[in-house]
Amino acid sequence: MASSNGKPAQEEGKPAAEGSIGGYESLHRLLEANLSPDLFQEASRLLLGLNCARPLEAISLPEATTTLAETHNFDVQAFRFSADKEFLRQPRLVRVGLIQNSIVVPTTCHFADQKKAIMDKIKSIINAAGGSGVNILCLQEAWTMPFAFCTREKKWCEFAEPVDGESTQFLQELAQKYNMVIVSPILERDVNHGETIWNTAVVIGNNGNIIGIHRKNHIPRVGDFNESTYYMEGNTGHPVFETAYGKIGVNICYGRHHPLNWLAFGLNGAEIVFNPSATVGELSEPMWPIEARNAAIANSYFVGSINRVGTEVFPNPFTSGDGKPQHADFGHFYGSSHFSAPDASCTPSLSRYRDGLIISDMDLNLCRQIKDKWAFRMTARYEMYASLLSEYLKPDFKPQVIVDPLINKRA
Ligand SMILES: NC(=O)NCCC(=O)O
Repeated sequence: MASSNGKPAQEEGKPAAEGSIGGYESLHRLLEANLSPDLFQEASRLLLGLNCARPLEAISLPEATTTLAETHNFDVQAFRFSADKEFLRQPRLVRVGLIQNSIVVPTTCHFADQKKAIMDKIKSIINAAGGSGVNILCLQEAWTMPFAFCTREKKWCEFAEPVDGESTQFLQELAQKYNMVIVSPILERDVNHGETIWNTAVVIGNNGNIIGIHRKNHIPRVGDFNESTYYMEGNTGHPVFETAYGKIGVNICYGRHHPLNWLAFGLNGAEIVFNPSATVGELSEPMWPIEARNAAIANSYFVGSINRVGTEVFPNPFTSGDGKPQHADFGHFYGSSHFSAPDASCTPSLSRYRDGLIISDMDLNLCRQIKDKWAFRMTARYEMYASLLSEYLKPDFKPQVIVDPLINKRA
């Protein structure tokens, strides 16, 4: 762990935390501690971009929030995305929060104890978000449980809950208490349709009501992500939820690799799209800072990216048909939750190994301002792609390839 004087743990004779970057919590903190202020500012400009021609502003939070963060050992960071002042519209300011967390007790414990321990921990972080005036909060994918889908064991289905089940009721109370919209990604059990299991985000309104749900559209079939053993591709399309604070969508984890999935939320008018995730370093870390940021740029909306943290070890070793020897964990979930904005700026990331709460103020006017500036939507030529896609879906589709008639001339 990096100490408050910015030195990595090893220099102080302490072991570096598992998942740290040479003892630092994040790349940003590593750079901050090791570059001169001028160089750090320049590196930040290149890595994070500028918002309204200025470096992204950090904002201060109530003392109670920082005290909660210290007491419960979670990282907390807060920033502001501004927009230009307009003559005819007032700013549309919203405070948004993302929570990343590790599981609390071993996966061998009683399921009820595992769930309760996570809920207890999450409550402290939600209290910090609520006490900081967060308007919309999103939790990580399948937040009530370990990400046990690597195992293919069906006993983990017991964690699935109906949309209006225990975790929703728990969050409804907090949503009402803090006048806050909460997006709650859970393993859903659809009791009205033969106990079907889905990977679902429940959107709870600031009055504690359930506004609606979205079910994960794209299910991974990569590495240890054996999720297709548990649930099918979602059947809810690309809903955008008009909340008291703005129009939001939820693109669950692996959906972030699908540009059309991002696009569809944009076409339905999303101003903020959340990407609650569970992914590990070896598989996806180089993609993590790119895909969400690109989606924010391409679709002129804000993106909140959330990844769980820590290493979750399961009772029985498993293999995943990829030739690796049997193992009992997924690898390290690298946290690194952050926000991306339509103007290509983004926040630094939360810790790579600790729980965290990242908060960002955003003026939603930026979405339209960037549409006016770059005109990506206006120039998109959707009709061209609609006709290609409808041709592609036909069994007799032939790819449009023009072969060089001289291709074999030199052979
Ligand atoms: N949870 C999930 O869909 N993970 C897949 C791996 C990835 O997309 O990085």
